[in-house]
Amino acid sequence: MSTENELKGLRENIDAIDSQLIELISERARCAEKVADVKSKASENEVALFYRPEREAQVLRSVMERNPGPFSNEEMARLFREIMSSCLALEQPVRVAFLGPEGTFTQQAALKHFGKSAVAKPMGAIDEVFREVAAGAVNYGVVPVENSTEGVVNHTLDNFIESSVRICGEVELRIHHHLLVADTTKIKQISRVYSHAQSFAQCRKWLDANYPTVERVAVNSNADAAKRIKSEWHSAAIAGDMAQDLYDLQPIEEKIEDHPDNTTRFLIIGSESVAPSGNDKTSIVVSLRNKPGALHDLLRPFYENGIDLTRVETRPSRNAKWTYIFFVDFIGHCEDEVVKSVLDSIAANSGDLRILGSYPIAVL
Ligand SMILES: O=C(O)C(=O)C[C@]1(C(=O)O)C=C[C@@H](O)C=C1
Repeated sequence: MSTENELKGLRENIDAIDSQLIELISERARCAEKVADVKSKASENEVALFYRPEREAQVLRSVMERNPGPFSNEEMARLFREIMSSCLALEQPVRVAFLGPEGTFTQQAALKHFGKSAVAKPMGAIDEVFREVAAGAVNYGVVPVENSTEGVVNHTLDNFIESSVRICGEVELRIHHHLLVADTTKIKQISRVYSHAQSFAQCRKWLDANYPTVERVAVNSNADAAKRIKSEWHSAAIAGDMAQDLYDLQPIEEKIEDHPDNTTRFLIIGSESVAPSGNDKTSIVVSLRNKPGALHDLLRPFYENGIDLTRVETRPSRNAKWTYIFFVDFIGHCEDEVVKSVLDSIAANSGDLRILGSYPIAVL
């Protein structure tokens, strides 16, 4: 068979499969519309909850389990992520505030978690994302909480101390930094590099080895860095793919982060609690009475009940000098019997305990 004929036959196959896909995707969308009707009727006078993080996590997990290839599990789940995002938009478009400006890694995390049909709103600071969610101006917020190279984002933890918003989900993003220039940059005369302080820290060794003498100027975000170099012929920026595309920049060198597995974890914050998905994490915040063995007493029930701790962070309490607040993440949902009994025993021993939320462990 000639190449021409072989291609023609294969393309006819693709056209026929696409027709079936269109029909099936439309049928799925009609089903989501019916789900929305059921939710609206059931909620009566309360606000109906259209976005269901636990169900989305279950759908994505089961897509990955059933995936026969040749797509990777992640690729297949990304496709379904977008289908669900479109279905949710039919029910009710979800509004999401993120730590902006446009082009930040937090925006990338919001897109990864909610898909492209979410309406995303950039905010100037982490506090503003919390305020926007608390005021009900958006349904959800996305904030960074920890980086595998640089550690915790204190600003985010401190906001939880004062705000009553809840954690509804988490998303992890591999962070790749590039050294970027504009069309007008004179590459041999670069004397200044702009970036966010965290990104400088994540690329420190590479910069020391390759650009030891250039001035490093820390700005509010990588996207801000990318924007600035458009008007400075002697400056470069360290930023990611989104900022590169948004400001039409070119990389001199890609993936310059010192640790190739450089990853940031982001939290999804909202106002509602999330039902169990079958593979969940819980975050709590506890203030401890200042007495010997207090931290040991806090952690012992987890050990005794075989519950995995995934993170313990300390922040100084603003109420009293030399007293501390502990942020603890662990595997399990607050509706699990074993988790309930651990939380009861912590509450009996500690000054103050607040459950920040139980939510599905990041699928993608
Ligand atoms: O199952 C639901 O509750 C739906 O609304 C359907 C659906 C989906 O497309 O699968 C859409 C949005 C929700 O966040 C979860 C799942």
